[in-house]
Amino acid sequence: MKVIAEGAASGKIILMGEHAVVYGEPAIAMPFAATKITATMQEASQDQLTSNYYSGSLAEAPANLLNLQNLIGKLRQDFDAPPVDCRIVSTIPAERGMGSSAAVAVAVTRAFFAWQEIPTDQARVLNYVNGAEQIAHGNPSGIDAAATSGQQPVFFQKEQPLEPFQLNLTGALIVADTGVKGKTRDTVQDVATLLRLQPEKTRAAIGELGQLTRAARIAISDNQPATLGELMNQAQTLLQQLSVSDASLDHLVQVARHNGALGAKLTGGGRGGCMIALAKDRHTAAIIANQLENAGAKATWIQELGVCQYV
Ligand SMILES: C[C@@](O)(CCO)CC(=O)[O-]
Repeated sequence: MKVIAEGAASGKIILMGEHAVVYGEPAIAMPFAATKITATMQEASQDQLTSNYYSGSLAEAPANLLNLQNLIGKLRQDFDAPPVDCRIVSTIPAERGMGSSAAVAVAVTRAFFAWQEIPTDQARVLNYVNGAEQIAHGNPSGIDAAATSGQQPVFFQKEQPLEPFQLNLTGALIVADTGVKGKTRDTVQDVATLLRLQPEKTRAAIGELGQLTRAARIAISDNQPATLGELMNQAQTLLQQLSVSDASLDHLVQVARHNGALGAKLTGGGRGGCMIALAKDRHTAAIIANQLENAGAKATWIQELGVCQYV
């Protein structure tokens, strides 16, 4: 066992397919290197957690940290490890659809395995992270865990082998934070309710989102950014129908489109959180990001496609 060890993870962006992915449709996601979380782990007399939001005994942590309480408890139990002092530093905004709950679980699991000197791979990490995600989100598809524990973009379908692929597309993504907290657990639940109340219409929208994601995969491999942008716009209309967009997202989506984006949509759980826009190049992305900030975005990030660097 090492004295102290570190584990890290990136945030994530869902390019296409959020919500539909919960119902077996495909989605495209990628680790988002501009945001990062680091966890360190060492032995302590009792389980301790230090993070942006809470410092103290893990046993007394607030309910929104139940996922971590459970994860650390399970790791310790499975590997017969002593109590831990776990410290987390994050630049991933929480509750913004950027996968912060999955990324923290990935970083903590990696730190634990490094501390215990246990060889590991993505499948082993995912085994623990998916459990923590179930506590955080209720009925997750597993896409956040897959994207934040991987090294490259992934074409994800529930209960199917992960399909990593290259995003060799000319262009740049802008991510903009509405500043409004998005509760993925609530939006996922609300789509389930909509499916119960309006089954035909909702099932059709979910199926169409799946078709758009399949078309997006082709647009990416054919390096057709304008087509991808149009598919993103169509996805946003369907996500609005599913009631997971809101005024803050719709506003930023419009601003991005009016300032030259090829397409724009919400990303992640929605109803607050972040939007993404596709620009033809980094220069245009910088102009759009500037306009988004003028229009009220709390933060913006730019990620060039095809040259992604991951944790
Ligand atoms: C909204 C959702 O599709 C993505 C959340 O990042 C939920 C999930 O897939 O678990």
